[in-house]
Amino acid sequence: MLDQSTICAISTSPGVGAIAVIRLSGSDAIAICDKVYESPKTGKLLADQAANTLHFGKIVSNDETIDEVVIALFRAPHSFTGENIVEISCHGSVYIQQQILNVLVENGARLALPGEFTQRAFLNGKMDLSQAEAVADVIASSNAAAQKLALNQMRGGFSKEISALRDQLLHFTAMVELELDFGEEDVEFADRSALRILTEEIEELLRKLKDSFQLGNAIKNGIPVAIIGETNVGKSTLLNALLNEDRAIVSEIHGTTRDVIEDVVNIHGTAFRFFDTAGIRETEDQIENLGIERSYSKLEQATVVLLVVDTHNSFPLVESRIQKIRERIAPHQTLIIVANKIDSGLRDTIQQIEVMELTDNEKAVFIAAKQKENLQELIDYMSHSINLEEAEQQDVIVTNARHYEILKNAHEAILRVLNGLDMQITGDFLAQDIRECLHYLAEITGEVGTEEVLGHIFKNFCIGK
Ligand SMILES: Nc1nc2c(c(=O)[nH]1)N(C=O)[C@@H](CNc1ccc(C(=O)N[C@@H](CCC(=O)O)C(=O)O)cc1)CN2
Ligand SMILES: Nc1nc2c(ncn2[C@@H]2O[C@H](COP(=O)(O)OP(=O)(O)OP(=O)(O)O)[C@@H](O)[C@H]2O)c(=O)[nH]1
Repeated sequence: MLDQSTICAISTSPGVGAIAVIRLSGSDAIAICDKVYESPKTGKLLADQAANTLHFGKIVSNDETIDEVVIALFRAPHSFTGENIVEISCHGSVYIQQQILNVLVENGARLALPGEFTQRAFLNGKMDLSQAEAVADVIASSNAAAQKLALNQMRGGFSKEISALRDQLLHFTAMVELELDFGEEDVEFADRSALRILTEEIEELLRKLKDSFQLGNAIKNGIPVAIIGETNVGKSTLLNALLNEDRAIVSEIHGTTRDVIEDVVNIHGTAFRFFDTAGIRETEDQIENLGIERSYSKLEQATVVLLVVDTHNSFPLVESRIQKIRERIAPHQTLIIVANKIDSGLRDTIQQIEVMELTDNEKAVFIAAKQKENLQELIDYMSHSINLEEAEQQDVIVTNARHYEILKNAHEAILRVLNGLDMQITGDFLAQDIRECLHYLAEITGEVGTEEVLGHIFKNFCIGK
């Protein structure tokens, strides 16, 4: 099943640079490179050189020198992919890079698919799947917190956690199976209270990992912020003010914003992912209704919900809207009531919002979006919605949506075990749910899985990685 071909790709970013690196990986990497490489000084083949050495020479095609290069040599299994690797550092002209790639292909290499080097590293056992996935996250990391998380995961932080979990689960099955051996004699070898303690530990670990995704996702992709509110209250104006550009359409016609607009901005080093959503109101317009549906679904995904209200409106109207949204806010979400248009709003409405009773996860701020007044206070509240210090303390934080989905399944399976213990079901049924849980964990590390999953993961990598 393992593809034996030798692959090549430009591994530095596309375009002109001072130097570019072309990478070759596969059993024939060294032999293929030798066909186009000449060392004027030593005359030696790369095949006769030691591993982990650098060589100056030139790449030649039809007696024409394409470029003077430096070559790095790695020998299987001691390389990134676990295969022979040759890295050619050439001058960074796009033409030269392309020419070198061409001669390599002419001499038996084939162009690598996106992520194929990393995929090979995985298939050759250099790293597990969660580590391979983290390689992409390291490359994409754009802030210190995201970089730290991704690097930790690439180094196997998450894999260690998963393997600890698996050890616990195996211990559990061993206990249950031992009991099954004694089944006839009706002994309860695996005493139920010990089993229960173990299951609860596993459940807690899984829950901890699963719950860390909200934080992990916020760090990796920005804190998700939904901007909601009736039409014409100033949502788009607020978004534009926060983004500092005219990203969303602002108009006086109600229902201008029909779709969800997404934008990531870095405000004082914290990334926020904004969804400006269609105004929520009863409407006959079908397209607008679709947008409103989507607003509600986005609300669930948000860590911070900005409910924009128009202080031109009477307080009872504003209050009833707040009430409706409150019902949809989960305990882990922060609801910020953004009282807008304070430049010309009703004094009575403003005062009544000021004295409203708020719960722990609610805040109220008073702004004029159009005049960009008091935005800082709003930004501060949004920043405080995630706890970066908590992230620093936690060993492992799940940042990958695929892992999160799997962990949810694994957690459900373990809850079934707990339930099974309550119902005093037999050991063989308990073992079945445990095995399911084990299976899920193996999906994270890639010990089980389909080609389809692999294909999906690596196709989102860049070429040359
Ligand atoms: N030039 C170059 N720079 C690079 C990479 C690369 O492939 N080439 N990397 C690619 O992502 C990253 C570094 N990652 C690497 C990971 C493992 C090995 C490697 O050769 N591993 C061997 C030997 C380990 C050792 O000597 O300790 C091994 O695992 O057996 C190389 C690079 C970033 N910088
Ligand atoms: N006086 C005043 N007017 C504002 C303020 N913020 C927004 N507006 C005005 O309110 C109107 C509606 O603003 P939008 O930002 O389009 O409102 P929206 O909530 O996105 O509206 P929909 O797209 O219909 O949902 C515009 O005419 C804005 O100029 C403010 O702080 N003060």
